[in-house]
Amino acid sequence: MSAFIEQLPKVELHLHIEGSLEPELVFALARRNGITLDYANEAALKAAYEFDDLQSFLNIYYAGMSVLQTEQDFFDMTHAYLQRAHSEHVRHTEIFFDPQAHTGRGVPFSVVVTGIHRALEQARYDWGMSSRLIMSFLRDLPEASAIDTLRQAEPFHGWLTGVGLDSAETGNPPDKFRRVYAMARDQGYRLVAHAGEEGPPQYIRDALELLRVERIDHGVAAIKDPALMAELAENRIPLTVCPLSNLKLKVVNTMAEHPMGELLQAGLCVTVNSDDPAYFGGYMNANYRALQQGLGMSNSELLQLALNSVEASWLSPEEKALLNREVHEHGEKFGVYAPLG
Ligand code: HPA
Ligand SMILES: [Zn+2]
Repeated sequence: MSAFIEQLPKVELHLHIEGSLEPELVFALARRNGITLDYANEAALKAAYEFDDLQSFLNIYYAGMSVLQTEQDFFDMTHAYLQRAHSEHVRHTEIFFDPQAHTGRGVPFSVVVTGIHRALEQARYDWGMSSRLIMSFLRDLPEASAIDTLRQAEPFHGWLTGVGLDSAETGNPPDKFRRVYAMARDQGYRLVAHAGEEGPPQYIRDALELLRVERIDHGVAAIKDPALMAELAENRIPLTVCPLSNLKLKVVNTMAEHPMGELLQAGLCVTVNSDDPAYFGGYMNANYRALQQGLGMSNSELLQLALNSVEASWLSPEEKALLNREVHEHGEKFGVYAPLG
């Protein structure tokens, strides 16, 4: 166990709250809501967490979240994640939720967002943990559904900082969502999108140019395109990379082949995140540990990754300065200094 990693002050920027739903909570909520699952028990459900690719994960991910029915369910799920994150020294978190995965089952947008928001407020009050909420559109659904979702979000705009794009990437390019991103931008939302997870580097370019996003979720396909890498480095466009997710969904075959080290060396603003921790075998500490053990990253590099997350976050400049100092002080305590200073 690395005390350096455990105590490192962390920022998480790529976390699907529905992907934090642990099997135990899936079954507890199923019992509470009188829902019968296709799996006999927690162990049987967990045993199904063997994925070949993104789609094989998404099938189980959408099945798991079907137990979420009431505002209390969304509160309990979010609270459980925040408690875990807090225990791992996560100081700030920017959370995705998938409204269409719930409204499509007849759960109102207001129920979803109110439960999540209430848990975020409680974490701020109890632990001083800050957060932002990002509504993510499902890219395998038509753009019209995303536009309808943006409309449903209007009364809750004050609780929502940004919009994102997730679900099945291949065959659902950024171009499909040009109009809804332009509308969200006009309404004052900040913009991110998943790109270059399973999709090609061109999807990263398109997310930047056609959707005008400020951050790329995943983005590891950039490693295949040196010109794009240079552009991302030059402009310090953040990538919210998820090492254990990439391993579990076979984006990489082994952690030793993960491009995180090369991307960092090339000067990109890469960050560490857990994506769907209940499904991919670990929260933030486990992801940092995977980079240390599987890729041989040094504490100095891990410190730089933590500083990158502060830089890439949507905290105010004052909040960033405070958190930056905290990360640097943590490094000094261990005699560790960031390569970029
Ligand atoms: O990693 C992901 N990729 C795409 N869609 C998702 N929805 C939850 N997690 C993911
Ligand atoms: Zn994701």
